[in-house]
Amino acid sequence: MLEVKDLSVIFNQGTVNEKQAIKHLNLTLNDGDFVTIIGSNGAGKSTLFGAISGDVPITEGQVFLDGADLTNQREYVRARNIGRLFQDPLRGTAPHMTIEENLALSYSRGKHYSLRPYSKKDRTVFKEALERLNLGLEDRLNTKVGTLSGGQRQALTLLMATLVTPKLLLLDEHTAALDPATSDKVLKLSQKIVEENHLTTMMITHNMEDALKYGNRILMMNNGEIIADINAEDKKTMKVEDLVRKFTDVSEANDRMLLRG
Ligand SMILES: Nc1ncnc2c1ncn2[C@@H]1O[C@H](COP(=O)(O)OP(=O)(O)OP(=O)(O)O)[C@@H](O)[C@H]1O
Repeated sequence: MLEVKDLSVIFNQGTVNEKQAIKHLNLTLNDGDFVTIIGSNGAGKSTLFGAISGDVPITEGQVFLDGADLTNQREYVRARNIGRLFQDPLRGTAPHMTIEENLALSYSRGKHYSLRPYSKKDRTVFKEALERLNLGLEDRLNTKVGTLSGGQRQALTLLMATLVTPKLLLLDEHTAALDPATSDKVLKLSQKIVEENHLTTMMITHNMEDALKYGNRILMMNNGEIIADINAEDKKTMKVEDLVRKFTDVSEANDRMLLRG
């Protein structure tokens, strides 16, 4: 279970560029929750992910994962339990290393600090995991990751983030840079992996249809705050228009702010 308590993030505090990106935010996620997060540009969505995963310093408040206080933990320590994907398929994999070497790196996460030699048994695990992606990558273990397409690479990054089951999976617009068909494929794959592993997941998206289609809960953010928390029941009957209307009702923003692609 993730608990965010009274979280504030202020960038450039005490300077003319001071910006409070997160304002006294409280959030509890139950185990297995798959939450989609929507909100206009600059609402604080990525900053929230940064504060949870440790690459953005927390100004005030606390973050707990399964009861453990992460607030002062370094990013690499939190990474043992938190998987994170970004919009840019180039992030999250080592392009000059092979598919197999990349998988071995993530497989050793939480077990050892350095790259350990991988065994025949490990290779079988990698192959089986790749087969489940259904992209034919299981026959390309020795291919350099840098030569893969954006979609193949995001699928591989997803696999790497979940090969050792994380306590929390953070997806930050992870399909926004892909063409619509590939995005759809990677999203469906994400859902499959989340469901099979019962992963607690947060997914930022600017696509309202995807926000409604995936997950069991929607968080709406604006100006550093959660302005709406929509449960599974209400979500079921909602359409894109309802979501946009709700956003304009509870924020001072207009619908165009929400719907940037
Ligand atoms: N490292 C930083 N230094 C200063 N200000 C920052 C930094 N990172 C983010 N901000 C500011 O904090 C606010 C929240 O940014 P954030 O990236 O979290 O928004 P977002 O909701 O993810 O937006 P988008 O949908 O555009 O990705 C913005 O005003 C942004 O300019």
